[in-house]
Amino acid sequence: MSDTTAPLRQIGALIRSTRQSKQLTQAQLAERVGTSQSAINRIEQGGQNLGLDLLTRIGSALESDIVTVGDQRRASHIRVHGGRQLSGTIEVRSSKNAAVALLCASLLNRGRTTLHGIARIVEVDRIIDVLRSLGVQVDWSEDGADVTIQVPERLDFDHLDEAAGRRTRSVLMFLGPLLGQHTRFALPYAGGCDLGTRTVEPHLIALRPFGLEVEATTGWYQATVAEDTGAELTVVLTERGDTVTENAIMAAAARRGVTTIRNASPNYMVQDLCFYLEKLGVGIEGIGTTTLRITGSGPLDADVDYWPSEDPIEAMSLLTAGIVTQSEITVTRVPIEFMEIELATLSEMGLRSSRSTEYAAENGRTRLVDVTVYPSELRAPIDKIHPMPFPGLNIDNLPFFTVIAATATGSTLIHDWVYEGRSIHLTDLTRLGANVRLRDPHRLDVEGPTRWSGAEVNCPPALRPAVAILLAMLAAKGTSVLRNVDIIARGYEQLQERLISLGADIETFKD
Ligand SMILES: CC(=O)N[C@H]1[C@@H](OP(=O)(O)OP(=O)(O)OC[C@H]2O[C@@H](n3ccc(=O)[nH]c3=O)[C@H](O)[C@@H]2O)O[C@H](CO)[C@@H](O)[C@@H]1O
Ligand SMILES: C=C(OP(=O)(O)O)C(=O)O
Repeated sequence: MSDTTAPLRQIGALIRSTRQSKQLTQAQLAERVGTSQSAINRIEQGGQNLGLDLLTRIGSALESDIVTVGDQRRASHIRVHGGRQLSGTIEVRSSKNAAVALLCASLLNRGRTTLHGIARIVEVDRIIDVLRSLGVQVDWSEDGADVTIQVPERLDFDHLDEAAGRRTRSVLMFLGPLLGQHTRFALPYAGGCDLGTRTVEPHLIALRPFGLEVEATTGWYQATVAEDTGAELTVVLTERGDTVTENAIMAAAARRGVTTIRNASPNYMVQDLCFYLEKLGVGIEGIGTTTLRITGSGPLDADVDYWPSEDPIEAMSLLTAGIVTQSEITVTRVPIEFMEIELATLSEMGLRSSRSTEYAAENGRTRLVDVTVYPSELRAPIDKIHPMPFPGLNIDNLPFFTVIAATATGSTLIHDWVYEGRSIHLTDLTRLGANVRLRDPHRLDVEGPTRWSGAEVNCPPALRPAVAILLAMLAAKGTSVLRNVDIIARGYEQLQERLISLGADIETFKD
């Protein structure tokens, strides 16, 4: 009989010798890959099965062709054999949007910040790359779940990682924490998903009362900051945006004195940021409301541990996987405060579901439940589905409602008044058999039910529509291919692998 473990041992030996030639310890490689030292040890011994995803991560961590599978410059694709029911239980991970806000907020702290249970996603890596390039020490724990941040006396703006900064919109959230500490600095124009124009103006309006002036020249925001008088401030936001609220909160936390922020977003990531700042000693009244009163006491210096809470958008994505495949699955650790309207809307559409009693998230503040969905006959809602700033149906959950509406009987109007260019990506669902028509850039008419059928689709350059299409493929009979799926890793940790654990038949491949 042939020894099936021999190739694993050979690959393990190759990884070990390449790692040693790069003078990396197992723990250092584990940190780069986002796994534990013991896992690297097992891999090097040939004692662990290696998926394409893990091998590719090891290859790029070692910058080595030896363990590169295919050409790294080639994009990844997903093949889905759909039309099968899922089953089992799946846990929601912590949120991308809190992670990026907290990483930016850690710039406020002279002490040590440890963020526990942070999602290993590309968006987090990009912000960490920018932080490290500024001289911030950022270390992952051995198991890849926690990250510790220590900010130096002075940040090194000369070596700012421009490429990483340009790939994420969240770099804008450096403005708030930096303006209390620096009188002059430059940040690259923010990037991100292709969702149409997203203005930075509300951020500049919100931060002007704190003394910030920004000139946008040749791809950079050149910031100058006037001295803070310490007087009581009231800031009125022109939009109830999440990151603009976070920027204003961080600017307020960095100053001495009281700041009132009106028209603040009370959304989940904003609450996580406030809970972290409270641990740093910032006084915040009104968390969860649209008026915040923040009492800063000057430089913040404390060693703190914080656990960001679970991601309501991931919760909605996972529930959608169960709903569109007519499955019974349980999604655990759902942050219920941020999913109540979604679940009420689904219930009106005929979804059968049950939930556990509430329990507290690790941050001690956010309320969680386990939600089980059962196969249901869905009908279109009577009214249109439209998002609102929290408390309302979450803007990022709209793409999932589009897929669900396509499985329901009847006509649904989906109104995305928020983004100029997100709805258009959902018309790709027609390739899988859905009847989805764009009335105008903001409104989609969806006519269900859909007899989903497999097809090949190019992944849209937008995170949530990409995942919505992947979930529709789970429902589509036959084989589907989603091409160029790298964007999914921007916001979801090992989504494909986790869907496989529910029984989905998915494989990742390169050309
Ligand atoms: C890192 C992070 O946390 N990202 C979230 C954050 O992005 P972020 O806070 O960056 O969202 P934006 O500021 O870009 O707002 C999104 C869009 O909504 C419009 N707008 C927003 C609020 C408002 O009261 N009126 C209004 O018109 C904006 O002009 C923009 O076109 O909030 C978005 C809206 O919830 C979410 O999709 C993003 O996932
Ligand atoms: C739009 C999103 O995020 P970002 O603000 O990071 O682009 C999203 O998470 O869907």
